[in-house]
Amino acid sequence: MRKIKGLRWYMIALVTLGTVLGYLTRNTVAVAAPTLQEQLHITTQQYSYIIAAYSACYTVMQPVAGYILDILGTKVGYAVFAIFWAVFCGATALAGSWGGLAIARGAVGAAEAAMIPAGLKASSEWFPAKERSIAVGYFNVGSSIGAMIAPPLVVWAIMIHSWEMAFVITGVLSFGWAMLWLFFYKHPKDQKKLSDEERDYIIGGQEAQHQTNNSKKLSAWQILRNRQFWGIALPRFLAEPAWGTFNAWIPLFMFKAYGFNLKEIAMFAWMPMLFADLGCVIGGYLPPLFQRWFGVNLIVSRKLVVTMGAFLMIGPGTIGLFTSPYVAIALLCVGGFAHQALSGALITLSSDVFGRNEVATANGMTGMAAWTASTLFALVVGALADKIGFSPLFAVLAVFDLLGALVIWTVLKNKSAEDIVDEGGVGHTAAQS
Ligand SMILES: O=C[C@H](O)[C@@H](O)[C@@H](O)[C@H](O)C(=O)O
Repeated sequence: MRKIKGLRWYMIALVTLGTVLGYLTRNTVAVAAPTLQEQLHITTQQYSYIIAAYSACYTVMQPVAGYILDILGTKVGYAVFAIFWAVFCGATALAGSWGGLAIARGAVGAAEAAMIPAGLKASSEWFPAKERSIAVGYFNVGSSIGAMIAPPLVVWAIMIHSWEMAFVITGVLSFGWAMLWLFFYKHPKDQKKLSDEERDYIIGGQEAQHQTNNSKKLSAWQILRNRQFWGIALPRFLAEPAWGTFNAWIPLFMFKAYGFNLKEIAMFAWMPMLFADLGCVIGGYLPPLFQRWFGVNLIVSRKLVVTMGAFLMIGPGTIGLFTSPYVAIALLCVGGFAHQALSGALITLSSDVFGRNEVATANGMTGMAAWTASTLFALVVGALADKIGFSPLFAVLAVFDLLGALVIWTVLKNKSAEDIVDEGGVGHTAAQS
């Protein structure tokens, strides 16, 4: 059979497309919000319940989705969740009240909880350890691309037909992607179009915990009691509020702090997301560079990216020192870049530390920690922004990331989780790769 050169990059492109569609369906409701409020007579508080339903279900379902992915495998597991989110997204068109919308969006959030754990599991299957962060950067960039595609696509659907059509279209696109995934995605050991040399390069470059003959599987309880889990979960808990703040509050910040009108918001508010895209991709290439430049091992190279991102987050933390809105936008662009660079490294670490049999579960558990913090911080912003302004809140985000960097250097050891469980016994020390 004809082999396809560089097949692993086509695989990560397919994963990236899944993240694009996941964020496209996630952001559909935000773009349709003004129409939904008007046509379904929804108050802003009721709208916040719809958003909270998504966020709560997405948060609690990440470890469950990760566990199911580890049991069913990446191909079938991700397809099942994507089909569910496609169907629930399309079914949102049937909602006639804020309650119906909240139920539908909660169901979408529960299904989309598989998105990041599945992306990481696919990256750990298809890439050698030294390219893993690059793969994560590419699939994670789908989050910002999907968020950027949503406004034009959803507005177009509403204008040519109805808000219901926007949910049907994004649901059908997601279903189509799920079919592509089922048809094209296979583990490298099963992919006949993969050349032997590329298969050897991929699998030969992976740690023992990712080898297909590795039967070890850490239980959720062993993961929870493992210091390696907390060395990733705590920095993610501290970092994720920045992502939630950048995604949900920048337009309102520009309006309240600088009096930006809709046109000015449309002209500038997307820029931090573009730099977030750059942070995903460039951030993914930094660990291999740091390993080459500084001679550090795999896990230390990720820690350096997290530290770099934390110090860059001081940028938006100083917004209160300036009066110009354009300086504020520039600093938020630095923040978007910084966050996604450090977040990509934190997501990748789950796969550096945990093995093929529990990587999605562990990542889902760190994601639940991340989104718990993001949801709580959103409530803090809502309660304080009008009283103290946004600048102190941006400063807090910078402090959180610096604390996260301190945690990652003091808690996370340069070992696989199995080595920690074995008390330094059998198992592959990730730092050697
Ligand atoms: O921190 C932000 C992440 O990198 C973001 O891109 C997503 O992974 C996010 O966590 C999510 O679960 O949708």
